[in-house]
Amino acid sequence: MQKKIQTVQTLLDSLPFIKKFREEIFVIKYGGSAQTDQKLKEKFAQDILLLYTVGIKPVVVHGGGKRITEILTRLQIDTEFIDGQRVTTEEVMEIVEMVLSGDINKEIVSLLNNHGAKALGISGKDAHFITARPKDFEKFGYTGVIDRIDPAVVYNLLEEQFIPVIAPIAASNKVGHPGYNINADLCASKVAGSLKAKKIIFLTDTPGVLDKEGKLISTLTEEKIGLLKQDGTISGGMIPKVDACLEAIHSGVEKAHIIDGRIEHSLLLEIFTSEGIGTQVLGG
Ligand SMILES: Nc1ncnc2c1ncn2[C@@H]1O[C@H](COP(=O)(O)OP(=O)(O)O)[C@@H](O)[C@H]1O
Ligand SMILES: CC(=O)N[C@@H](CCC(=O)OP(=O)(O)O)C(=O)O
Repeated sequence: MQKKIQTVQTLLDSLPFIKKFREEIFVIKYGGSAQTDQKLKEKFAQDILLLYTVGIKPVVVHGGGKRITEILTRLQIDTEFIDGQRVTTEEVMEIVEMVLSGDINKEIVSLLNNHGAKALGISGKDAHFITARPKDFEKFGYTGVIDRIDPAVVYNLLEEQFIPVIAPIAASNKVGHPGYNINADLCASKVAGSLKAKKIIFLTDTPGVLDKEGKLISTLTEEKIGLLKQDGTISGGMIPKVDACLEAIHSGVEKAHIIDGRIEHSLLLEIFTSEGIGTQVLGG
């Protein structure tokens, strides 16, 4: 009996959060670093399903940088990152699209659908809903900066009760162009901004943003982020992630969180507990 009462209590504890977040759009950035073992992937799918079932509208934007690098290494194609963003030659672009739009996107869609969702996978090339320009063609090749997102495509999917699963590839308006490789964090923040999402949550492979001693920083502001980037505490893949948090907040998203995707049910811990986990980035 005690156990049953506990279950009911847990449900009641989550009620204020369910009331607050019902009908709201949450963008979940599912980083390649968090897509590790099968058990964790299943937990991720359960969490997304739970959000969906209680009336939250999840939109998944996924990465896959680690798998792209693995395949490029296997093919003996050199790859390089500058400030956390990949240099994308035409040859690399071909693999990036195969891995992101082909392999990983479909894997996540199948996973969610096997758990009873109606997930639908798209990239920015579908209906040209994300278009981009080169970041700096001389330096980065086909790595892009998003110019425009047409939110109607995603709104329509949400309206039809789909869970959109977005691969971070953008279209170009030129015929025969291979398109652009977009850093998944920056793609997620643009998507969140264009949808006026309530929250954006980045699932990655660290407890959040760590300080010089390796301790978790639970709250960050723009000013503090600037200082931590300057002194090198924030480096590599964390640079686009904090930039993406700021971009999302500037475009009207209420809160951005960077959380540990290696912890089972980390999404639910963040959303349905008042303490939350990881690092939250605040505006102002
Ligand atoms: N201050 C920091 N705190 C936490 N992680 C950091 C920090 N600076 C750099 N990093 C690196 O950023 C990585 C996360 O970025 P990335 O590997 O691109 O993940 P994802 O695939 O989830 O986008 C961490 O694994 C860590 O190596
Ligand atoms: C331009 C750029 O860096 N694109 C990324 C796209 C994938 C990604 O961002 O994956 P994660 O979220 O797992 O890091 C790349 O080629 O790795």
